[in-house]
Amino acid sequence: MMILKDILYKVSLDIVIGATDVAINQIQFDSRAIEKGDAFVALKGTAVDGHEYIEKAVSQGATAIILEELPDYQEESVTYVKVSNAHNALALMAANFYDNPSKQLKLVGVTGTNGKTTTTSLLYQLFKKSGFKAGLISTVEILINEKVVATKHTTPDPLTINKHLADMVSIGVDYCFMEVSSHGIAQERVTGLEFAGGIFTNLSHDHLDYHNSFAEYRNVKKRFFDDMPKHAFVLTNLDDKNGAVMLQNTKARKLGYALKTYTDYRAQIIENQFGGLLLKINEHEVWSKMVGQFNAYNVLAIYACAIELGLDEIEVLEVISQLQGVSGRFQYFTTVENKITAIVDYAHTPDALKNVLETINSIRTRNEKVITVVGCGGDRDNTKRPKMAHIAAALSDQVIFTSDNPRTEDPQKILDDMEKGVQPQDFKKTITILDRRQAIKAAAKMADKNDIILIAGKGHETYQEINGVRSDFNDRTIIADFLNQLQK
Ligand SMILES: CC(=O)N[C@H]1[C@@H](OP(=O)(O)OP(=O)(O)OC[C@H]2O[C@@H](n3ccc(=O)[nH]c3=O)[C@H](O)[C@@H]2O)O[C@H](CO)[C@@H](O)[C@@H]1O[C@H](C)C(=O)N[C@@H](C)C(=O)N[C@H](CCC(=O)O)C(=O)O
Ligand SMILES: Nc1ncnc2c1ncn2[C@@H]1O[C@H](COP(=O)(O)OP(=O)(O)OP(=O)(O)O)[C@@H](O)[C@H]1O
Ligand SMILES: N[C@H](CCC[C@H](N)C(=O)O)C(=O)O
Ligand SMILES: [Mg+2]
Repeated sequence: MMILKDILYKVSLDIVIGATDVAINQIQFDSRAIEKGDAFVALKGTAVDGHEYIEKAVSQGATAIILEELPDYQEESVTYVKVSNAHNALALMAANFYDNPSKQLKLVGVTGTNGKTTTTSLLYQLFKKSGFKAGLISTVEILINEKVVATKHTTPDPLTINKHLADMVSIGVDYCFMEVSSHGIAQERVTGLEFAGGIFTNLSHDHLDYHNSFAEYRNVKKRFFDDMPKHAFVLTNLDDKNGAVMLQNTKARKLGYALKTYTDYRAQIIENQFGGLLLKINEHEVWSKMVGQFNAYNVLAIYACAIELGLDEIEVLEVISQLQGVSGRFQYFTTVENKITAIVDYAHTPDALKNVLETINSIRTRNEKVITVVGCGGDRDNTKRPKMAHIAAALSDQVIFTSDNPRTEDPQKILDDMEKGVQPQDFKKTITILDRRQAIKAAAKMADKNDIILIAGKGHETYQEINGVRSDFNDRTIIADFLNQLQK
């Protein structure tokens, strides 16, 4: 419980009607969750307008309503607070309500199109192995030191973020690493958080359904760095063509990392094989179990971040060599009998798919086939579909197009969009099997001795969403079972 006036600290208020010294039990942005004594924040969403539910919130016992437009009829016992941006207000209120937990630990945010989950998860592991209590807010899971909390979002809503940060503070967590998605920035889910540092991984095609244009998508990412405080550090990938732009207007300490550009933190790939990477980072050699050039960037970023947070160089390098891969990111096994390698990877953007296939092609040793199983999600940017299909077909020997999470879209329509991207010279390499399980089975059947199967797009996910219904589905166990059944 907290007094409304204190919850509203730092929120810019346009009009207040009613008392602000009232006690508030909880803050809610969904009228369906309102209980007596709660405050309801009416958000204009992408599907509906939360203002339509104000009456319902009041009838369920809301004591205060935070809104952008005042209703014609106002209940006398209720306080109405008009603000110009309710998403912004919600984020500031959430931080106040949970006593600004981000100020009580060191919070690092990672943004970019690809590599957020990998980088944050590696940072979490690195700090745990270095003897600290750590937290993680990621696409795969939220970790409150060792406690696992399930999550639906990459960057959750501000109430969820602050609640988990407060839980972390209460058990003495020193560092928290969180993914900052472009939706998270645009919807102000991270507003009001105090970051000790920010990392930019890269920028490529994704989410252009939501952000309208690539320039808008880039500017949203940049906003995260623009808002960083002076005492924070910003680490950017200077090999990415949008890396330098991220530093343009920030007050924070500006640092670069790169493989191809001379800057503060540099790495060179000495060896790149299925077993991992041998890197030279700022003149020190280090072995990592992570595979592929894109992971050299991730490893370099975590090294730089750890040094900026004050850890010892040599100790960090030693711990880096012990870090395990991340669930569903280049996760692979090789069969005993025929040495068929099956890789499950979360590549769900054109750039990620290209990186993973180029990595496979650069480290394959024999004259084996690369068989790719891939689909694209429904209710998401449909312009990435032909691009992903083109890349899969150009960089594999055989491709099976299939469903990812169709969500509410017609699965066949998604596949039709993908097929348009295949170039005539690649037609003979591709087939389409709508049912993902059958597609994986077909890949297992096709595979001969030493072949490599890549199953892309769903990574760690343990469900498939069709028609809005989620059923159990796990690429990793399905391919393992089929290869086993077929005695390969
Ligand atoms: C497009 C999008 O980002 N939507 C998010 C957004 O919902 P919305 O704005 O669409 O909400 P809405 O349905 O229009 O409703 C507006 C408001 O009315 C309220 N409402 C609605 C109905 C009702 O009866 N009563 C009521 O009060 C809602 O609670 C909401 O506050 O705000 C919600 C609360 O935070 C999110 O759960 C929801 O995520 C949806 C489920 C989603 O799929 N989001 C994805 C695209 C997403 O956020 N992904 C990113 C990036 C992933 C990546 O990096 O690749 C992520 O960070 O996860
Ligand atoms: N630094 C990187 N550069 C380019 N591609 C990468 C990089 N790191 C990982 N990838 C590829 O992108 C895929 C997704 O990686 P990861 O889950 O770490 O990204 P993410 O940014 O968290 O994605 P999401 O936006 O879905 O949360 C990986 O499976 C891999 O194929
Ligand atoms: N965070 C990404 C995940 C995509 C994963 C892919 N399997 C899909 O369902 O499209 C998104 O929400 O766009
Ligand atoms: Mg992620």
